[in-house]
Amino acid sequence: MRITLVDHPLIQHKLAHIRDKNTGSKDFRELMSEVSLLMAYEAMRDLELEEKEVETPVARARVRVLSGKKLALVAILRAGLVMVDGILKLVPAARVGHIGLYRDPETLSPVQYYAKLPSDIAERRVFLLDPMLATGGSASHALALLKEKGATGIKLMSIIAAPEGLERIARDHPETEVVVAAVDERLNDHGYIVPGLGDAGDRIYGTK
Ligand SMILES: O=P(O)(O)OC[C@H]1O[C@H](OP(=O)(O)OP(=O)(O)O)[C@H](O)[C@@H]1O
Ligand SMILES: O=c1cc[nH]c(=O)[nH]1
Ligand SMILES: [Mg+2]
Repeated sequence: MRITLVDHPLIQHKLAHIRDKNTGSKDFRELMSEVSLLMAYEAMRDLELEEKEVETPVARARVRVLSGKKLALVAILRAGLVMVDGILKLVPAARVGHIGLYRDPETLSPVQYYAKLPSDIAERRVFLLDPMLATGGSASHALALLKEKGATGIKLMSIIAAPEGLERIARDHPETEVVVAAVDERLNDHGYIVPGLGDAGDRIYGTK
């Protein structure tokens, strides 16, 4: 499994504020959105281009524009939603799908309560968005669902990953490329990433 660590200084700086428990929901949301945009810049480095010509005010110019497969962003609810708007600033024509999952607090297994995907998901390049990759159960479930619908070449974008989550994805979906901004130390007894940032959904929406 290919792992891309996007550890640009701007991302590390923003991540420092995101991790800080004194950062409130408004700043937390904005910073998560900005980090997602910066990560997407790297995650989309291999998008295909094709040549065409345009007229500048001075002369004809050979230019390159995006070609190939159309894109889909698929957010794992709730926390993945915070990544969508920032990335849409880069690729406004991408379609957006949603998969609703929550972790059962006892078993830590994902429970699905919703799924709505673009009907042509199999023809699109898919970026699966969830800021936290902890046990990897949620992302693995979502990847299985996307593959069942015919999606291939899926990239998983997670802001913070635990080694346990990366191992789970490597085992269940070894063909997946994972793009992360940080790999933390471990999970605690409640399945939270250490040091992590706490519960992403609760910090985004102020629901603790
Ligand atoms: O890798 P895992 O062990 O599956 O954990 C990661 C999941 O946990 C969080 O969701 P949560 O269950 O808190 O739902 P929420 O986003 O609605 O709060 C997070 O947003 C991931 O989806
Ligand atoms: O640390 C964690 C683990 C799972 N989900 C979160 O939001 N945070
Ligand atoms: Mg949560």
